[in-house]
Amino acid sequence: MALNWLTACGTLFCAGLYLWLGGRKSVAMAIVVFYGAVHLDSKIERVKSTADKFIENESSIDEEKPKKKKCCGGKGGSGCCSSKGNKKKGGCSCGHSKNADIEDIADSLESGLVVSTSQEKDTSSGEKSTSRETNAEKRDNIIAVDFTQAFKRLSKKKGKNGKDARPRKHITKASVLKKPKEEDDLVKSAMTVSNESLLSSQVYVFYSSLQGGAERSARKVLETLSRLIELKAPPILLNMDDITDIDDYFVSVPCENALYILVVPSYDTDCPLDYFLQTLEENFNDFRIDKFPLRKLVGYGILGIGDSETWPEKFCYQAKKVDHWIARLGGRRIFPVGEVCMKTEAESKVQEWADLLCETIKDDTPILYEYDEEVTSSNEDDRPEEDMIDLEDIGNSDISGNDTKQMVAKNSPTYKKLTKQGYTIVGSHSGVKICRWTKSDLRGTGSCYKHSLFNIVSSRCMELTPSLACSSKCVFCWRHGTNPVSKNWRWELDEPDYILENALQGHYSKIKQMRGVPGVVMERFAKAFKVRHCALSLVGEPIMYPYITKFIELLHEKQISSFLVCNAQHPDALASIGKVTQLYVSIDAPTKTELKKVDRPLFKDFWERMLQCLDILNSEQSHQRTVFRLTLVKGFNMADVSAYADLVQRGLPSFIEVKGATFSGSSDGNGNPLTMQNIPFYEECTKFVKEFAAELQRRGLGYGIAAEHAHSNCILIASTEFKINGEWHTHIDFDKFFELLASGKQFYPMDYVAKTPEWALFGNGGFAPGDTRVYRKGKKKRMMQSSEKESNETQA
Ligand SMILES: Cc1cc2nc3c(=O)[nH]c(=O)nc-3n(C[C@H](O)[C@H](O)[C@H](O)COP(=O)(O)O)c2cc1C
Ligand code: SF4
Repeated sequence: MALNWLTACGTLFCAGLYLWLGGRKSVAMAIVVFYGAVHLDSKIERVKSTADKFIENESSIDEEKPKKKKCCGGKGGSGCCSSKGNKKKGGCSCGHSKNADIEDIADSLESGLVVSTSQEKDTSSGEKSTSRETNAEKRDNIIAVDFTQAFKRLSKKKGKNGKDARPRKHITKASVLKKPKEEDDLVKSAMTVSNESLLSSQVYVFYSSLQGGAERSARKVLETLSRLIELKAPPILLNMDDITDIDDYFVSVPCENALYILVVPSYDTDCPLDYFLQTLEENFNDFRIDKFPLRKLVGYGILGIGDSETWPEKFCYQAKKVDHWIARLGGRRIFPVGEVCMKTEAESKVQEWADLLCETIKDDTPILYEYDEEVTSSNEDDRPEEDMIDLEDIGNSDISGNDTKQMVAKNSPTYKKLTKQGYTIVGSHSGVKICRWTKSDLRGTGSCYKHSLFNIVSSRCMELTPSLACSSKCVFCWRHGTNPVSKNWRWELDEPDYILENALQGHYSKIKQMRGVPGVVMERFAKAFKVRHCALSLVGEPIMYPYITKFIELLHEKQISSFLVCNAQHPDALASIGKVTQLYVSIDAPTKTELKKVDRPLFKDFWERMLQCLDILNSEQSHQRTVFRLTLVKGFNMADVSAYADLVQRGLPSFIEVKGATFSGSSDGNGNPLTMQNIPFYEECTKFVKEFAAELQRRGLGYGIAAEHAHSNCILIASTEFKINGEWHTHIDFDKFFELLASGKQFYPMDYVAKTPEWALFGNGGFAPGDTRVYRKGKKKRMMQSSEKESNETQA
């Protein structure tokens, strides 16, 4: 370029000199014109080629970057684009940032991502945004990339010519949000529908404990969580074994922000957790229940405690099972399952787990959830078979296996507790115990209420159950939460003859121990070694034992009468039961709400089951001598005689045995809510019975008050069928019963009745003559307030 100018100047200078020295004008002009023509031509060529190049650049902007304005190199200055006032910390507004790579950002812009300009940035700081700039301007003004803009729907704004103002490749919202399959599954499998953060959740710390280890650990977790001041609400401690209806927490959840922490021990023997696990599994397989009810939780965490030294193979296996089912029910695990060996490291490990749990709750970082495909599957048919084993559980088939346990194994805490309470455990699910009335009758100091009401001789009565497990958790039960609960039989089975032989042996060995007790009547002691009656009640639900009919037949073969008490929760078993000397159904409350409160039944359809049982008494089992047993609990079930009358009208039992509940000790730790205030006085019981009988008579139902055992707060209402020639016949002629049974013919309750003795009639107290009353010294005030009959308490 410089050479050209030099040549031009030189030529003009030569031409001028020639003219000045007198040369010819025409020659000088020709030289100048020739030079000009040649020089301009080459200039036009160059301009043309430059223009072509520029057009090429525009069409392939991805390959070659356009020229940028002169830049300050990030320092700013008058010659820089930053002089427009678009200054930014860390780099000039032309985009020459020390941190950002402008070339890459420009690429992003071209590929469709929206970038924020300094002016858009200003919007966020409160200034008004200017109208959209062209891409070229944007490129020049880029200061930072806001990738969140990439997920926004792009403007439909049109340019002046009606075309899109910014024709470019769009990343649409749909295509951005449609994640790859695996990612999508992760989101789905998180499942929870709760929007609450972990810190704003209501934490529930659940535990189940037989020996106190899990309870102590749960309290430690609770204390640690309570110290977490950021937690919105104080955590709540709940004993799972006390929860009346597990579904209240594991099908429904108590609030929208519930977070569950479960402290779970493991037992290779039967324990309350078995029922909990069974319920979770049943709920998962119950098509009537929401498939994933626990997705309503914010999340859950499980701390397993166990003993890795003694049970290395089964260490914390039940905690893992609980985790397995809660996850399957839609719960999301927010923290790994803890496994603590109580023998070696209990305190510190529990504390460590609790501390780490608190850290997790404090942390807002999203949690990655990984579950099995099965869990997220929305297809009903995809529910895993009950015996299917999780991939993660391979090598630990116990997790979802259907291992049959013993109901009360010899090494179980339940066994220890029951034997401490005086039970002889027979086999693995039956129990026998000498009741206090048997002992009392041996000493001639009084018999039980069944003596005055029905002629049972207490010293010849064996109290037995073939099932220590029950399907209810009645508030007045004296089991103190010791016994297993279940809706159906799920244990190893003992043969009926084995149970009977060993039960008799156990009973007799206890009787034998009485031989040195002062006051034992020799004659009664001798007879006691030939049991005549068997009360199939004690604790548990005898009708759950699958061979109950066979067992009763064996009793009868030995001339032992049978008194079977069932809880009105197993209609099928009740319908199929064979001949019984006397068949009881417990009616613990007259309405559905009260029954739930009193019996705390495991079955959801407990009320329908009870009604079905009443119908069975009035149909298939109407050939039996039937009894409704009412246990009165003040404040629970004494208010509505009319509702009781409805039930009597439905079942039409032979007798209604009304008994005030007895106080079965402290409610501490066993979920029994009864106090002495709930135990009715004798007067309260008689008042109730009189009103009840009046209501039945008002309805035209033939019932009257027949007998009593005042000491036990027990009064008998009988069908007037049993009032023969004006005299009550509530007692049983046992010899006649066995005679009829041996005949093989059908027979009915009226066929083996005996006259009720005078002393047993209502109003006469029911204390058998020949027995000696023993008065207890220092009776409690409330006892003294009761009737004179009540005060004649015998010493057991
Ligand atoms: C009869 C019995 C069986 C047990 N079985 C297991 C077991 O299978 N796996 C395990 O990890 N721990 C087992 N243990 C240990 C208990 O889980 C541990 O003692 C725990 O602290 C019990 O909790 P608790 O005290 O709250 O009842 C067993 C303990 C007993 C007494
Ligand atoms: S009926 Fe019950 S209370 Fe009466 S003696 Fe037999 S076991 Fe004891």
